Amino acid sequence: MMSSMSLSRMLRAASVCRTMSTATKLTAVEVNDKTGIATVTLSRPPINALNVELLHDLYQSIKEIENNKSRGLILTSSNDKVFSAGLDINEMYRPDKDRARLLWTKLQDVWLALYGCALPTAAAINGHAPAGGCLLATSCEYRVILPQCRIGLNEIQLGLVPPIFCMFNFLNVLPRRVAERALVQGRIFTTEQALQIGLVDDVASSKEKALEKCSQFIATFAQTNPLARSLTKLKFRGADLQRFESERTNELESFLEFIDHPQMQEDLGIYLEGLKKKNRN
Ligand SMILES: CCCC/C=C\CC(=O)SCCNC(=O)CCNC(=O)[C@H](O)C(C)(C)COP(=O)(O)OP(=O)(O)OC[C@H]1O[C@@H](n2cnc3c(N)ncnc32)[C@H](O)[C@@H]1OP(=O)(O)O
Repeated sequence: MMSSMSLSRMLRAASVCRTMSTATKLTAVEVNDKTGIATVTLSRPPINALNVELLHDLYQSIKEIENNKSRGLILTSSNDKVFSAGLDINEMYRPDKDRARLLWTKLQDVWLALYGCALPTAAAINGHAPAGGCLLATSCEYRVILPQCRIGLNEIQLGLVPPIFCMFNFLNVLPRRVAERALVQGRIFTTEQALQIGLVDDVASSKEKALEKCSQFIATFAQTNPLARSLTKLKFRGADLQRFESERTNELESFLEFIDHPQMQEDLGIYLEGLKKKNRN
């Protein structure tokens, strides 16, 4: 039976949170009316693998929140073990070429929208965040992770060359030599290691506490002029955004060429089979 305590807590939550009108299917957007902070929850079971549709919905959600002048954006996951498993490897293995083009273009759009978002952004990393999962988290300004998680850009372990925006994200949060070594080794870090090198800002014992810490970070800007804040952020990130624009077409074509290569396809097939086999044994 529900206690009166939990019922009143639910009613209180219901009165301050609203779902955004155009909330999409694979991302849920909730705005806290008291704080003005919007939470985007990645919701593509089982592991939030980033396919065309999830990337599309995520892009729409970020833009909608930005246009609605929320006070900040928090990114999290509906899965309690995985924040995001990164790009859906099924979209790269024996791909439909038009869809692979769309996948990469949408990944670029999402990076641009999140890295260049005018609002304060934070990630409540409530599960593993390899590859594209880490990319999303490091596009934000602040990160809180849960214990016993793994996070990192392991693209190179799949034979993929990390795109330029992976470099920008790591250089934005890590010292240069740490960033370079992590990328060329395709390192995946534990929660403790991630905190120690500064890949994440804090550790929380639960998703709720991680969300709370993210809200507190966003609240630190309550007295700051929002336009001055966003222009300062864009001054820091502007050179990366410009370089990205000048290389985005080349990077798209390199990605398509890369995954078209027979050796690459063989490697991706072996990697995918390895992931599946783990569950059969
Ligand atoms: C050219 C440069 C590109 C740069 C940008 C991005 C690149 C990428 O993002 S590539 C994707 C790289 N991702 C990974 O290497 C992650 C691989 N997955 C894992 O490490 C684990 O699955 C994870 C820690 C995320 C979760 O572990 P578990 O909770 O134990 O789940 P399972 O491993 O059992 O996975 C469940 C189910 O999902 C399949 N799976 C896992 N990851 C992916 C993926 N990225 N794409 C597609 N499918 C994935 C896995 O095989 C299981 O399938 P079934 O066995 O059929 O249930």
